[in-house]
Amino acid sequence: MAHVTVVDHPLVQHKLSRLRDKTRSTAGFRRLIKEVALFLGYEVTRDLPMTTERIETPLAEMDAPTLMGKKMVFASVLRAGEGMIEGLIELVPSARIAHIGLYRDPDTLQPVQYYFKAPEDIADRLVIVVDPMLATGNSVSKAIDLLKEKGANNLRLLCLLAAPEGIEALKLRHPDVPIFTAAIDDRLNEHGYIVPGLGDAGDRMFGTK
Ligand SMILES: O=P(O)(O)OC[C@H]1O[C@H](OP(=O)(O)OP(=O)(O)O)[C@H](O)[C@@H]1O
Ligand SMILES: O=c1cc[nH]c(=O)[nH]1
Ligand SMILES: [Mg+2]
Repeated sequence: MAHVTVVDHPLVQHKLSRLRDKTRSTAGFRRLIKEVALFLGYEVTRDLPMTTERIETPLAEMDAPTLMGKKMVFASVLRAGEGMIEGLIELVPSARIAHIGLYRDPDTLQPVQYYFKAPEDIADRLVIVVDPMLATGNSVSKAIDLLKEKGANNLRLLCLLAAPEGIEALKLRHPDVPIFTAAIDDRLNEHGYIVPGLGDAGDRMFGTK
Protein backbone atom coordinates (compact mmCIF):
# COMPACT_ATOMS: atom_id res chain seq x y z
CA MET A 1 0.00 0.00 0.00
CA ALA A 2 1.22 3.54 -0.78
CA HIS A 3 2.55 5.38 2.25
CA VAL A 4 0.45 8.43 1.44
CA THR A 5 -2.88 8.40 -0.41
CA VAL A 6 -4.38 11.77 -1.35
CA VAL A 7 -8.13 11.47 -1.82
CA ASP A 8 -8.58 13.86 -4.73
CA HIS A 9 -12.26 13.17 -5.42
CA PRO A 10 -13.91 16.40 -6.69
CA LEU A 11 -16.55 16.39 -3.94
CA VAL A 12 -13.87 16.04 -1.27
CA GLN A 13 -11.83 18.87 -2.75
CA HIS A 14 -14.89 21.12 -3.06
CA LYS A 15 -15.94 20.54 0.53
CA LEU A 16 -12.38 20.99 1.76
CA SER A 17 -12.23 24.43 0.13
CA ARG A 18 -15.47 25.36 1.90
CA LEU A 19 -13.91 24.20 5.19
CA ARG A 20 -10.77 26.24 4.69
CA ASP A 21 -12.77 29.44 4.12
CA LYS A 22 -12.46 31.52 7.29
CA THR A 23 -16.01 32.85 6.93
CA ARG A 24 -17.52 29.37 7.40
CA SER A 25 -19.77 29.24 10.48
CA THR A 26 -19.25 26.77 13.33
CA ALA A 27 -22.35 24.87 12.19
CA GLY A 28 -21.15 24.82 8.58
CA PHE A 29 -17.67 23.71 9.61
CA ARG A 30 -19.10 20.80 11.64
CA ARG A 31 -21.39 19.68 8.86
CA LEU A 32 -18.61 19.76 6.27
CA ILE A 33 -16.10 17.89 8.49
CA LYS A 34 -18.67 15.14 8.93
CA GLU A 35 -19.43 14.98 5.20
CA VAL A 36 -15.77 14.89 4.17
CA ALA A 37 -15.07 12.19 6.76
CA LEU A 38 -17.67 9.99 5.08
CA PHE A 39 -15.87 10.22 1.74
CA LEU A 40 -12.44 9.71 3.32
CA GLY A 41 -13.78 6.74 5.25
CA TYR A 42 -14.88 5.21 1.99
CA GLU A 43 -11.30 5.37 0.67
CA VAL A 44 -9.51 4.20 3.82
CA THR A 45 -11.71 1.07 3.88
CA ARG A 46 -11.55 0.38 0.14
CA ASP A 47 -9.34 -2.74 0.37
CA LEU A 48 -10.77 -4.37 3.50
CA PRO A 49 -10.64 -8.17 3.38
CA MET A 50 -13.92 -9.81 2.37
CA THR A 51 -15.54 -13.16 2.83
CA THR A 52 -18.95 -14.49 1.82
CA GLU A 53 -22.02 -15.47 3.77
CA ARG A 54 -24.72 -17.82 2.52
CA ILE A 55 -28.00 -15.88 2.44
CA GLU A 56 -31.39 -16.18 0.83
CA THR A 57 -32.79 -13.30 -1.16
CA PRO A 58 -36.55 -13.38 -1.86
CA LEU A 59 -35.61 -15.12 -5.14
CA ALA A 60 -32.60 -17.36 -4.55
CA GLU A 61 -29.73 -18.46 -2.34
CA MET A 62 -26.38 -16.80 -2.87
CA ASP A 63 -22.89 -16.38 -1.40
CA ALA A 64 -23.09 -12.71 -0.49
CA PRO A 65 -19.92 -10.65 0.10
CA THR A 66 -19.42 -9.45 3.68
CA LEU A 67 -16.56 -7.92 5.64
CA MET A 68 -14.12 -10.43 7.13
CA GLY A 69 -12.67 -10.32 10.64
CA LYS A 70 -13.49 -8.32 13.73
CA LYS A 71 -15.10 -4.89 13.64
CA MET A 72 -12.60 -2.11 13.06
CA VAL A 73 -11.62 0.53 15.61
CA PHE A 74 -11.75 4.25 14.94
CA ALA A 75 -9.22 5.90 17.27
CA SER A 76 -10.25 9.51 17.77
CA VAL A 77 -7.53 11.99 18.72
CA LEU A 78 -9.35 14.52 20.90
CA ARG A 79 -10.72 17.00 20.42
CA ALA A 80 -10.77 17.50 16.70
CA GLY A 81 -10.97 13.82 15.78
CA GLU A 82 -14.52 13.78 17.16
CA GLY A 83 -15.93 15.80 14.25
CA MET A 84 -14.73 13.18 11.78
CA ILE A 85 -15.92 10.28 13.96
CA GLU A 86 -19.51 11.47 13.50
CA GLY A 87 -19.27 10.83 9.76
CA LEU A 88 -17.30 7.60 10.10
CA ILE A 89 -19.85 6.05 12.46
CA GLU A 90 -22.53 6.57 9.84
CA LEU A 91 -20.36 4.60 7.44
CA VAL A 92 -19.50 1.79 9.88
CA PRO A 93 -22.11 1.89 12.68
CA SER A 94 -20.68 -1.14 14.47
CA ALA A 95 -17.09 0.10 14.65
CA ARG A 96 -15.44 0.29 18.07
CA ILE A 97 -14.16 3.69 19.17
CA ALA A 98 -10.93 4.48 21.04
CA HIS A 99 -10.37 7.94 22.55
CA ILE A 100 -6.94 9.49 22.94
CA GLY A 101 -6.88 12.84 24.73
CA LEU A 102 -3.96 14.99 23.60
CA TYR A 103 -3.37 18.68 23.26
CA ARG A 104 -0.36 20.33 21.73
CA ASP A 105 1.68 22.58 24.00
CA PRO A 106 1.83 25.84 22.02
CA ASP A 107 5.47 26.54 23.03
CA THR A 108 7.12 23.14 22.70
CA LEU A 109 4.68 21.75 20.07
CA GLN A 110 4.81 18.50 22.05
CA PRO A 111 1.58 16.61 22.84
CA VAL A 112 0.31 16.49 26.42
CA GLN A 113 -1.76 13.40 27.20
CA TYR A 114 -4.90 13.62 29.36
CA TYR A 115 -6.95 10.53 28.42
CA PHE A 116 -6.68 7.09 26.84
CA LYS A 117 -9.30 4.37 26.42
CA ALA A 118 -9.29 1.65 23.77
CA PRO A 119 -10.97 -1.75 23.24
CA GLU A 120 -9.20 -4.59 25.11
CA ASP A 121 -8.82 -6.76 22.02
CA ILE A 122 -7.35 -4.01 19.86
CA ALA A 123 -4.55 -6.37 18.73
CA ASP A 124 -7.09 -8.32 16.63
CA ARG A 125 -8.57 -5.31 14.87
CA LEU A 126 -7.78 -2.83 12.13
CA VAL A 127 -7.27 0.55 13.82
CA ILE A 128 -7.96 3.75 11.92
CA VAL A 129 -6.46 6.73 13.73
CA VAL A 130 -8.62 9.81 13.13
CA ASP A 131 -7.33 13.38 13.45
CA PRO A 132 -8.07 16.09 10.87
CA MET A 133 -4.65 17.78 11.22
CA LEU A 134 -1.18 16.27 10.72
CA ALA A 135 1.08 19.26 11.41
CA THR A 136 4.41 18.42 13.09
CA GLY A 137 3.11 14.86 13.42
CA ASN A 138 3.93 14.81 17.15
CA SER A 139 0.32 14.28 18.30
CA VAL A 140 -0.52 11.46 15.91
CA SER A 141 2.86 9.78 16.52
CA LYS A 142 2.15 9.84 20.26
CA ALA A 143 -1.37 8.50 19.71
CA ILE A 144 0.06 5.63 17.67
CA ASP A 145 2.73 4.95 20.34
CA LEU A 146 -0.06 4.56 22.91
CA LEU A 147 -2.17 2.34 20.65
CA LYS A 148 0.81 0.12 19.86
CA GLU A 149 1.61 -0.18 23.59
CA LYS A 150 -1.94 -1.60 23.95
CA GLY A 151 -1.19 -4.13 21.21
CA ALA A 152 -2.45 -2.48 18.01
CA ASN A 153 -0.45 -3.77 15.06
CA ASN A 154 -2.57 -2.95 12.01
CA LEU A 155 -3.03 0.80 11.79
CA ARG A 156 -3.91 3.49 9.26
CA LEU A 157 -4.09 7.26 9.70
CA LEU A 158 -7.06 9.20 8.37
CA CYS A 159 -6.62 12.96 8.31
CA LEU A 160 -7.95 15.92 6.40
CA LEU A 161 -4.81 18.01 5.92
CA ALA A 162 -1.17 16.98 6.14
CA ALA A 163 1.97 19.11 6.19
CA PRO A 164 5.07 17.66 4.47
CA GLU A 165 6.86 17.90 7.85
CA GLY A 166 4.20 15.73 9.51
CA ILE A 167 4.31 13.12 6.77
CA GLU A 168 8.11 12.85 7.12
CA ALA A 169 7.90 12.62 10.91
CA LEU A 170 5.32 9.87 10.77
CA LYS A 171 7.29 7.98 8.13
CA LEU A 172 10.30 8.00 10.48
CA ARG A 173 8.46 7.08 13.69
CA HIS A 174 5.79 4.76 12.29
CA PRO A 175 6.75 3.60 8.78
CA ASP A 176 4.16 0.81 8.99
CA VAL A 177 1.21 3.26 9.16
CA PRO A 178 -0.18 4.41 5.79
CA ILE A 179 -1.66 7.90 5.63
CA PHE A 180 -4.94 8.86 3.93
CA THR A 181 -5.51 12.60 3.53
CA ALA A 182 -7.59 15.01 1.45
CA ALA A 183 -4.60 17.28 0.77
CA ILE A 184 -0.90 17.86 1.39
CA ASP A 185 -0.39 21.55 2.11
CA ASP A 186 2.72 23.72 1.62
CA ARG A 187 4.40 24.02 5.00
CA LEU A 188 4.17 24.81 8.71
CA ASN A 189 4.40 28.40 9.94
CA GLU A 190 6.54 29.53 12.90
CA HIS A 191 3.76 28.46 15.33
CA GLY A 192 3.47 24.98 13.86
CA TYR A 193 0.22 25.70 11.97
CA ILE A 194 -0.40 24.23 8.55
CA VAL A 195 -0.28 26.81 5.71
CA PRO A 196 -2.58 27.50 3.94
CA GLY A 197 -4.44 25.01 6.20
CA LEU A 198 -7.75 25.82 7.83
CA GLY A 199 -6.65 27.24 11.18
CA ASP A 200 -7.22 25.46 14.48
CA ALA A 201 -9.54 22.57 13.70
CA GLY A 202 -10.68 22.03 17.31
CA ASP A 203 -11.45 25.69 17.92
CA ARG A 204 -13.35 26.05 14.66
CA MET A 205 -15.32 22.84 15.26
CA PHE A 206 -16.29 23.60 18.84
CA GLY A 207 -16.47 27.41 18.57
CA THR A 208 -13.92 27.96 21.33
CA LYS A 209 -12.15 30.95 19.76
O1 LIG B 1 0.80 17.41 14.32
P1 LIG B 1 0.78 18.29 15.52
O2 LIG B 1 1.83 19.38 15.43
O3 LIG B 1 0.91 17.52 16.80
O4 LIG B 1 -0.58 19.09 15.54
C1 LIG B 1 -1.79 18.50 15.25
C2 LIG B 1 -2.67 18.41 16.46
O5 LIG B 1 -3.15 19.72 16.81
C3 LIG B 1 -4.57 19.68 16.89
O6 LIG B 1 -4.99 19.36 18.18
P2 LIG B 1 -4.81 20.40 19.40
O7 LIG B 1 -3.49 20.18 20.07
O8 LIG B 1 -5.10 21.77 18.91
O9 LIG B 1 -5.92 19.93 20.40
P3 LIG B 1 -7.50 20.15 20.31
O10 LIG B 1 -7.99 19.22 19.21
O11 LIG B 1 -7.98 19.77 21.64
O12 LIG B 1 -7.76 21.58 19.97
C4 LIG B 1 -4.94 18.62 15.91
O13 LIG B 1 -6.24 18.12 16.06
C5 LIG B 1 -3.88 17.57 16.12
O14 LIG B 1 -4.17 16.66 17.15
O1 LIG C 1 -2.79 23.94 11.45
C1 LIG C 1 -3.00 23.33 12.52
C2 LIG C 1 -1.96 22.73 13.27
C3 LIG C 1 -2.27 22.08 14.42
N1 LIG C 1 -3.55 22.02 14.82
C4 LIG C 1 -4.56 22.58 14.11
O2 LIG C 1 -5.73 22.50 14.51
N2 LIG C 1 -4.26 23.23 12.98
MG1 LIG D 1 -6.73 22.81 18.78
